[in-house]
Amino acid sequence: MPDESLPIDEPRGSGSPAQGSILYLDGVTVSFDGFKALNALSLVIAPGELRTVIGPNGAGKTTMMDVITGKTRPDAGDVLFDGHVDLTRLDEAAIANLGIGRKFQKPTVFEKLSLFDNLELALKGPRGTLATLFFTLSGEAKDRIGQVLTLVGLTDKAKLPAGQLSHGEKQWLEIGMLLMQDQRLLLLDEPVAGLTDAETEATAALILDLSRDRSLGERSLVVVEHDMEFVRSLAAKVTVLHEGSVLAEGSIDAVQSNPRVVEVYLGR
Ligand SMILES: Nc1ncnc2c1ncn2[C@@H]1O[C@H](COP(=O)(O)OP(=O)(O)OP(=O)(O)O)[C@@H](O)[C@H]1O
Repeated sequence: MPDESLPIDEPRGSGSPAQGSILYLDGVTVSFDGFKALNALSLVIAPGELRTVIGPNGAGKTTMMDVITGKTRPDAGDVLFDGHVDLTRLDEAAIANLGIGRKFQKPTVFEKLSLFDNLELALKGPRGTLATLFFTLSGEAKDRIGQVLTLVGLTDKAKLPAGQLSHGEKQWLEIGMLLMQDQRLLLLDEPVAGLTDAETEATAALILDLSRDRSLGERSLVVVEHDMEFVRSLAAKVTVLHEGSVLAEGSIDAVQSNPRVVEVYLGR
């Protein structure tokens, strides 16, 4: 149980190990009926960093995302955003409002609405579909939608119903929906599962663009993925999870040649 006597976002002192991080997990444990899905997991993401997370089935990747986004409360450990905001005391809506966005594996776009309207809905969120569609968009909002369409490479399809997009394009639209909300940390769960090779390559290019682009503000990305070629193409630091904790961390070459990683994951 969290210690209720501590305020949620008390600035931690200059000696805090979380200082200067956008996401800080330390000793995070989650048990389901005695089974530890996360076991003293520690992970630090720097502002603006792109990080890939791999691990065999059951390693705890989804549970880690669930803890960060407030879907699951850890039994123990620290989960801090921006070096000081205690995420274990906030609900999912409050965490989303802080600027932490999550994209699940399966795209959930509104198939009958145009791409433009999907992005507008993402901007307005709680207003509700009908109210949003009859609401006059400010020039600023239109600019934002235009910027996001450009970033995700879907400008030409802005007026098409989202249902006409390929699976990959739907994934990009959904990433665009996250970008509408000034998210500072994006969590992407298996963004290339089920995509063609060409779509996978384009998704890698998009993620690299998102990581470098500062036009909508600095953002950090955590990408969970099984596809090793895709992970390699992102050329980011890789964290390998196994049995709920970090087994190895480093470049893709370093982790792929780590005997422990080969044993539990890559050698299978
Ligand atoms: N709600 C739950 N109740 C019981 N056990 C759970 C629950 N959620 C996850 N687990 C167990 O915790 C472990 C970690 O699961 P998790 O889904 O986080 O792994 P993962 O790395 O995302 O795996 P995958 O690559 O298959 O998605 C698994 O053994 C899973 O069965």
